[in-house]
Amino acid sequence: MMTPAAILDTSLQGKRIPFTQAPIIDFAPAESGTRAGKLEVAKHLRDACINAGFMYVKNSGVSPSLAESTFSWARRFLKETTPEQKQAVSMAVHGHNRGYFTIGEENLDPTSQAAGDLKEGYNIGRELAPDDPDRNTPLCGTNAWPEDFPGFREAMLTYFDAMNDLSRRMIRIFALSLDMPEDYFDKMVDRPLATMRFLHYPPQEGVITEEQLGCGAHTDFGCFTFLAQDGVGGLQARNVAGEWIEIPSRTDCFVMNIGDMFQRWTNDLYISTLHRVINTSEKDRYSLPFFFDPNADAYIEALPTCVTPERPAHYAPTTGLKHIMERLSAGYGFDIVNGGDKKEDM
Ligand SMILES: O=C(O)CCC(=O)C(=O)O
Ligand SMILES: [Fe+2]
Repeated sequence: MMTPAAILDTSLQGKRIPFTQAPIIDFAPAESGTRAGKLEVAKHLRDACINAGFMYVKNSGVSPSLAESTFSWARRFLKETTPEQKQAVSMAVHGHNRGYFTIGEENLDPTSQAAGDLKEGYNIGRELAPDDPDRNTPLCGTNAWPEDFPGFREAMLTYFDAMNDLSRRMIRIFALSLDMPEDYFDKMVDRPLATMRFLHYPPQEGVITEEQLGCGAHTDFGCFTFLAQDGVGGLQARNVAGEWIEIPSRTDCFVMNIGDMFQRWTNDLYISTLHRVINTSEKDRYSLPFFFDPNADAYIEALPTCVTPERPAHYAPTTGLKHIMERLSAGYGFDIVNGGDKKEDM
């Protein structure tokens, strides 16, 4: 049996330290395979998750050249496919939170933005075998693949698989960082509701206000997100003092941030940080987010090491699917699961 870590009641906790630049986590000691190496990374990770919720990960084991080639395929899809090919894989038609979406179709900050985000993109989920029982799970189902565009599917799935494997290695370090057994999450993330996407932000012109940003201010919904940026910049994250901090692109690192589900799972110990994108570069910007969310039926209840009598659970238990569905359906004008018009009972 493990001894639960001592966790201070919120009233006794030292202040969270506002970051002025995102901390860097070196993942190499965790990949070395030694317990000491993993614990060292877990300690840095814990600090970064408590104070910032936003960080860089270096030496992740995923080659930067993989992100490079995925960016080229994203550019090629947007330039080389016809409007008909794009329409055939449109998320609004296909459903399952997968496929192509146009500029303005996603709105990550509906309270400030009437017009939706100034970005377009393409979502891809786990590719399931025809007889996989998860086919009947909402948000799973099939990926939308363009006709007559050979190589695209393979390129996207190569990136998806690399990021999924990295996330499953990373969540073991998260477990250690929370004084849980290293394999604690393993069975809850073996059929993950993970989603990768590529995004394209055209350069933004004129006077920019919160009424339309490249990506409106939001927190991510799931456990954690890995993000590759293409060198253009424009991402900002808000620290605990309420200041917006630039998160410049670094080609040697992924950005990683905590999402709402992990904040909930850790009973508000790890913070899901508000972020947004404003592309004032006069260049096109591309990014590759990978959202790592657990299995649809994963039971999300405050971890025992994050609850004490003085700090009881702040949230009711939920499941991976329920949590994601509640958050996703707010951001689109169409039925996110089935495609087509939004039904009143969604
Ligand atoms: O493009 C980026 O840098 C961030 C995108 C983002 O925050 C998201 O898709 O949730
Ligand atoms: Fe985000």
